[in-house]
Amino acid sequence: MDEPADRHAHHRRCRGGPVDPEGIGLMEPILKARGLVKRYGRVTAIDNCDFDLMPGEILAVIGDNGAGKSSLIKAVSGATIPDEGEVWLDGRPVRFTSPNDARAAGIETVYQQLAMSPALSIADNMFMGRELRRPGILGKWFRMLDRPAMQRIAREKLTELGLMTIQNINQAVETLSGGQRQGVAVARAAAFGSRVIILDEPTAALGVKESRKVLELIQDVKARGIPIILISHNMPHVFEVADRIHIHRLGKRLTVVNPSDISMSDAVALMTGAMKPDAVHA
Ligand SMILES: Nc1ncnc2c1ncn2[C@@H]1O[C@H](COP(=O)(O)OP(=O)(O)OP(=O)(O)O)[C@@H](O)[C@H]1O
Repeated sequence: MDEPADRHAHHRRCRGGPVDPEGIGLMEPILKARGLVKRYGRVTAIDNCDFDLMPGEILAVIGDNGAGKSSLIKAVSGATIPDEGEVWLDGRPVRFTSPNDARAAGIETVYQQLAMSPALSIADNMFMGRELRRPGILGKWFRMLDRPAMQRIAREKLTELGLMTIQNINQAVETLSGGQRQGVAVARAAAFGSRVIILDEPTAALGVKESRKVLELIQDVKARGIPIILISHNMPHVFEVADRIHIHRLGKRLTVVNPSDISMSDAVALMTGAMKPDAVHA
């Protein structure tokens, strides 16, 4: 007899069409939201939206401009407080009131506009806001930084993710290429985001080669067991790396599809409203 999880995976492979939006089998979502609402004056940016991120998966979130993808991601990462709805992390209800709350819970977000200090080194950027202090009285009373430890850990993290084309951990971030900067940002998120990593358009500003590196990096992070939410307008990138695709439309989750069951043009048609979810495999 198959294990229930296997049976479900088999069912999913054979069934085709939109996948179970609430995830696969009996697994509990790592991050789950129900009934989220966020209004900005007369605009309803998130309109009774549900969301599920399953353990170990790369979940792409796609949608037209203004569909509310960023607003959704902000609501589950503490960057905005939803007006209504609930969020669970590992099955426990959470109410983040700031990005720091979410970070403390293991959710790291890499925004399109990278929040880095260009003049500071790679190591300093990786530890920005969470600097390590020297042990004992020097750290506690004199707030002295433990630079050797930060440099060592930064080097380890970059090596783990295959980013050691970056030669010098003390190099200023402004001297790196766009792809390398994005790499450092993802490495920073992977170093501290123990539960969930959210990437907002990580390849938008990059060339072909640099995008490739970042896509590989995303897969490396996944291989380490950390689930990823990937917001992207780049359909080939989404279809290359995503396990499931959350299609967002008019402030809510329209459907969730399996990239192997749907064409890119149908995904775009769903996203823009040119096609209804039931038409995909009708
Ligand atoms: N801080 C804000 N104040 C007012 N309106 C906002 C704010 N943030 C988002 N909105 C509005 O909410 C809606 C959803 O925006 P959001 O940025 O979440 O969409 P998106 O899907 O991420 O778009 P894009 O793909 O263009 O980045 C838009 O109509 C936007 O103008």
